[in-house]
Amino acid sequence: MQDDAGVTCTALGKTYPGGVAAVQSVTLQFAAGQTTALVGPSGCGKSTLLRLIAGLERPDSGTVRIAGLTPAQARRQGVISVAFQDPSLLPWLDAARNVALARKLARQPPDPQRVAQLLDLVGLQGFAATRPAAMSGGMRQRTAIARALVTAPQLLLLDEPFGAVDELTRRQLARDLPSLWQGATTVLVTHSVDEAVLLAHRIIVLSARPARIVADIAVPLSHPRSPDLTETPAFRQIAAHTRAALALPQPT
Ligand SMILES: Nc1ncnc2c1ncn2[C@@H]1O[C@H](COP(=O)(O)OP(=O)(O)OP(=O)(O)O)[C@@H](O)[C@H]1O
Repeated sequence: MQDDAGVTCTALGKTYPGGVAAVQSVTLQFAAGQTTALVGPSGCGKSTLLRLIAGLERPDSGTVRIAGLTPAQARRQGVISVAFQDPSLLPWLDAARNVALARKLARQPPDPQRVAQLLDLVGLQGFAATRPAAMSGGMRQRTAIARALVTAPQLLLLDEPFGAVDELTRRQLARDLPSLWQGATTVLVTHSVDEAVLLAHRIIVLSARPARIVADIAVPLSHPRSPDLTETPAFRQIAAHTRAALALPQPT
């Protein structure tokens, strides 16, 4: 496979049985190594677009290519990692084993140090031996983020990975995690405009269902980005541009 794990979606369309058109004519390229945030109104088709890229959903029309491979081929080669809203951890394995299993499935050698480092980074130090049933929703999500990163994937698909995580931890994750996924092509679905500006190189604003692209906004702020950046004029200008494209009210 090529080194460059950029993603190309061409004329992508998906209508669910029952006639719900979720994605329509989306043509979009995600540059290798960049983080792109997908934002849009609730229910507009963001998760569907991500699932099409992951190969978890079949398009009715159009194609997805990941470094020239179909999503199914890319998955078989262990190129893709996902962390979705519903973390789907194995209930009989503790946090460390859930994370470690991802390496095994990707046919990578065990790396207990990396597992421990990631659990620390997502704020789960001391919970390596805890099973999902004894975790909060936020802890389960953070385990899933560690699991997604442990294989150092070339393509990282994150669907509201911080949705159930408390505000303080969210800010800490937003500060610490990008250095870990640096180099990966990352597509992040989020409802938070500030999170999109803080984490992404580029923000794609989608329309109400069926999702179409209404704005493509570059975020030319240098990395690493500290959460304090949210107070700067440059940050506020990009956030305001994104809110305007979403037809959201501006903060007073
Ligand atoms: N498996 C499915 N079968 C039928 N309809 C579905 C299915 N999955 C999603 N939909 C519908 O497709 C539309 C888009 O859903 P999707 O989850 O992609 O939106 P979203 O933008 O991610 O939503 P949210 O922001 O609320 O998470 C919605 O109307 C949803 O009800």
